[in-house]
Amino acid sequence: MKVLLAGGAGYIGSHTALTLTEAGHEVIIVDNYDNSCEEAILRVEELVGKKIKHYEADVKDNAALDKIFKENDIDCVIHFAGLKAVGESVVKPIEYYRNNIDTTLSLLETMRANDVHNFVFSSSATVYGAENDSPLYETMKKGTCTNPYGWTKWMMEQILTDAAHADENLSVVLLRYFNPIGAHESGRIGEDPTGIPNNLMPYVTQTAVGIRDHLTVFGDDYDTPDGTCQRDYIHVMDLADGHVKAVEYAATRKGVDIINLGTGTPYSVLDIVHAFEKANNLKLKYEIGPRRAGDLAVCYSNADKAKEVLGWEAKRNLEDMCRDSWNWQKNNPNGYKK
Ligand SMILES: NC(=O)c1ccc[n+]([C@@H]2O[C@H](COP(=O)([O-])OP(=O)(O)OC[C@H]3O[C@@H](n4cnc5c(N)ncnc54)[C@H](O)[C@@H]3O)[C@@H](O)[C@H]2O)c1
Ligand SMILES: O=c1ccn([C@@H]2O[C@H](COP(=O)(O)OP(=O)(O)O[C@H]3O[C@H](CO)[C@H](O)[C@H](O)[C@H]3O)[C@@H](O)[C@H]2O)c(=O)[nH]1
Repeated sequence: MKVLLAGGAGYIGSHTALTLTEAGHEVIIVDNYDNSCEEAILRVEELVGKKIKHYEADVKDNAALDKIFKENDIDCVIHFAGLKAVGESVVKPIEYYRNNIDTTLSLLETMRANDVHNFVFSSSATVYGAENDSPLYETMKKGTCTNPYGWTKWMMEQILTDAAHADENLSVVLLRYFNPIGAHESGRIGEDPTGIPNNLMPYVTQTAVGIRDHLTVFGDDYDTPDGTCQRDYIHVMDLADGHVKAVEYAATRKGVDIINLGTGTPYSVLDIVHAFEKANNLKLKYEIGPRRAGDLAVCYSNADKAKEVLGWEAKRNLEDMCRDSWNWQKNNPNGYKK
């Protein structure tokens, strides 16, 4: 299949571009490099030994999208193109709503105009809100989000659901990601956050490489076995494999389906710290600090549906995630920057 990756130069998109290409699909990328760079795509090309067609354009730009659709006989779209920093979304809600909602609408409009019917969407566990207890099932009612970023995911799920109800040809797969970490085992592509990382693993690896002095563990007084928050960390290469299955699944059906992509196993912040130290044979400087506003104590998936429907389950363990995250960071201390 020919798959358009909107936001395909980013962290999850670049790994998915690699995996889809290796699975025999043809990948086309559109990205405005707002939070990424062309170098990521060039490295994917180097890893797969093939050129990947890519366009620098804003996914909100219908005319630019239409040109891409006309030049390529696209079968399926994966929509990764979004702003994703939770804290920033509280400060810049208008930018978040504008970018995330408009990219979705532009893709839907251009798909309709070009008779493209398969849509795979990067959603998030954040839509379960605080009301639902883990393990989280796709059948649970969506909850209340604690920040504009989360609401954009919530609303985009609704928009895509309504669009699929109105158009009997449309197939929409909403993938709810849990916490992606890790990198391709080559260490050539990985997560390259701008500025101070918000997420745990990039902060851990930047501390280990000496860019940050120490990691602050946000609270150790939660109602969990060691007092620190638990999450469902998933290797980005497993997540990428899940997209290959989702693209193939989308083509076999119509309507909306929701699928969690997680491992179903919760690990605490201290589990991550200790697994990282053990996997990489190093010591990580960390301190216990206060809780971070908006954090849930526990968030993990029930991952059964992905196995039943997609025939997919995560294969890589926490040691693999810690080793590959560090392999990327130590080989690229400044990310993609020279
Ligand atoms: N990483 C996570 O923890 C996580 C968890 C749940 C969901 N998601 C979602 O998955 C998707 C991919 O996440 P990621 O971690 O790879 O993020 P990322 O920032 O690395 O990738 C997103 C890509 O989209 C591009 N982009 C943003 N707006 C654009 C626009 N208007 N036009 C063209 N390109 C645009 C960025 O330049 C970037 O390359 C996002 O939608 C994110 O919200 C991520
Ligand atoms: O410097 C840090 C960074 C994080 N943490 C802790 O590590 C855990 C994971 O935090 P992340 O920020 O990496 O991930 P979150 O689970 O908070 O959020 C992520 O997963 C969510 C879905 O569950 C959303 O998709 C969100 O966009 C995405 O960033 C949390 O307990 C957090 O408090 C620290 O202790 N110190």
